[in-house]
Amino acid sequence: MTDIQRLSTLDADFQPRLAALLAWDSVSDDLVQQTVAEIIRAIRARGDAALLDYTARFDRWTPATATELELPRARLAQAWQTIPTDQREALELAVARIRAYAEHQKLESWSYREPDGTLLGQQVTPLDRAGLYVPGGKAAYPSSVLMNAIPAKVAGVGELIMVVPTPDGELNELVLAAAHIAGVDRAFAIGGAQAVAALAYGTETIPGVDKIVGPGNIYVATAKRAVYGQVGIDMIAGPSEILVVCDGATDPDWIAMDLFSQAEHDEDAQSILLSWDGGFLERVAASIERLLPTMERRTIIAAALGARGALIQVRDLDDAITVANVIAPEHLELSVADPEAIVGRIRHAGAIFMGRYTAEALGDYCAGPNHVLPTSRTARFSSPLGVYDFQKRSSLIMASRAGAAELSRTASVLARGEGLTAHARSADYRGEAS
Ligand SMILES: NC(=O)c1ccc[n+]([C@@H]2O[C@H](COP(=O)([O-])OP(=O)(O)OC[C@H]3O[C@@H](n4cnc5c(N)ncnc54)[C@H](O)[C@@H]3O)[C@@H](O)[C@H]2O)c1
Ligand SMILES: N[C@H](CO)Cc1c[nH]c[nH+]1
Ligand SMILES: [Zn+2]
Repeated sequence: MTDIQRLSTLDADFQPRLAALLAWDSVSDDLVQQTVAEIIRAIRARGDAALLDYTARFDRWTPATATELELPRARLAQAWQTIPTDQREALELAVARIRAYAEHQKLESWSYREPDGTLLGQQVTPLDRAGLYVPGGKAAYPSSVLMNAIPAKVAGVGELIMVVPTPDGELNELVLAAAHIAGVDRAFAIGGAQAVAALAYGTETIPGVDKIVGPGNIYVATAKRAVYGQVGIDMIAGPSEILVVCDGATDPDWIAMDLFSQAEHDEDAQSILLSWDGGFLERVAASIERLLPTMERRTIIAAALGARGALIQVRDLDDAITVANVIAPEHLELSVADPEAIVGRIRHAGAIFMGRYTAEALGDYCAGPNHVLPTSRTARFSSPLGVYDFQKRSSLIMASRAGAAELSRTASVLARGEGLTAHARSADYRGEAS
């Protein structure tokens, strides 16, 4: 019997129960924060030595020296040559689709001239060096290699540094092959908070980067939050989430499997179903009971559904949309007859999967849009990983002589209003000269 919570928006205690279900604190407790803070301190203080210690402790792998943490490019190329043909072709197809989508996201520089000749604009430049976190504790994620690296390549990032944990020292060939095809420059077999700290502060072996992107478990997500400021980060892309809104007419087995698909990532993952059809919720519950024992990762799925999963009865479609916007999920499946009629009312979701045939899993691998997405309700203010995350913008201002005369008058008045006379006089000099 799966222990999945049942909620109803008609219940008096619905709001506090929903809030408890969604709380970030329920997964990132004080102990996680303390552990991560300690790891970051140790990496800053002891560099490679601490990195080797944590790799031994958390990944059960003890390389003799830190140099062995690097996966040489020749090793990545060798993996590409040796993986089975169907895997190579699948990677190639996924790369092509992810790249085609990413090309649409590229920000271009722009400028315009005012009538007096003053030029204003915005210059777009790629990052010098990006750190790509590829998860690898409970599953291997070649798809995350592509999702991290391809937009960075499209943006023109100078150097791509990938990290990926290697539990028990066992390399995953598909991950290495994906790194090769995606054009990763340097790869290191490290993971967790220690890899994030190493990328943020640099060690004797790991180069410090300008920004760290990519998904990971709660230790990785908490570490990224902690190093923000020293480096940029893309977003909080923590344990996976799926919210399905269903009108009751999709095969309940399909919906149960969609809920499993994210629950199987991690015990901390979150799978929630909303429907106004109470009978359908029961049919999905029955599908869960019947299908769960057939799943290879049933222990993880059961733990995730028990701790953070829910079947929620709502009044109607409007109620479902209201609740979905509160949940602000990483993935939202609209498994309804006419998703296009309602998608415009969805205000917060990392990615929206529309219609009964659009399994969220298609987006995880090869539809084209990025699968690195904001979790823990951060879709209220964050967006999917994209080319724009690897680009910066600098403003351009070039005053003509006539333009300087005009602007300096305004600047001088405002500067004196602020009591900043050096500003005012600096502007005045230009105004007087023109
Ligand atoms: N939001 C997204 O876009 C997205 C995309 C893909 C995957 N994910 C999520 O990424 C996560 C991948 O997790 P994973 O665990 O498989 O790999 P991971 O690489 O994120 O984490 C593994 C590392 O966690 C650290 N760790 C594990 N237990 C620890 C402990 N007790 N103390 C300190 N550190 C510890 C270890 O260093 C280990 O190397 C899942 O939660 C999955 O749902 C999210
Ligand atoms: N669902 C994950 C994002 O939350 C991405 C992924 C990779 N592989 C399978 N799934
Ligand atoms: Zn997934």
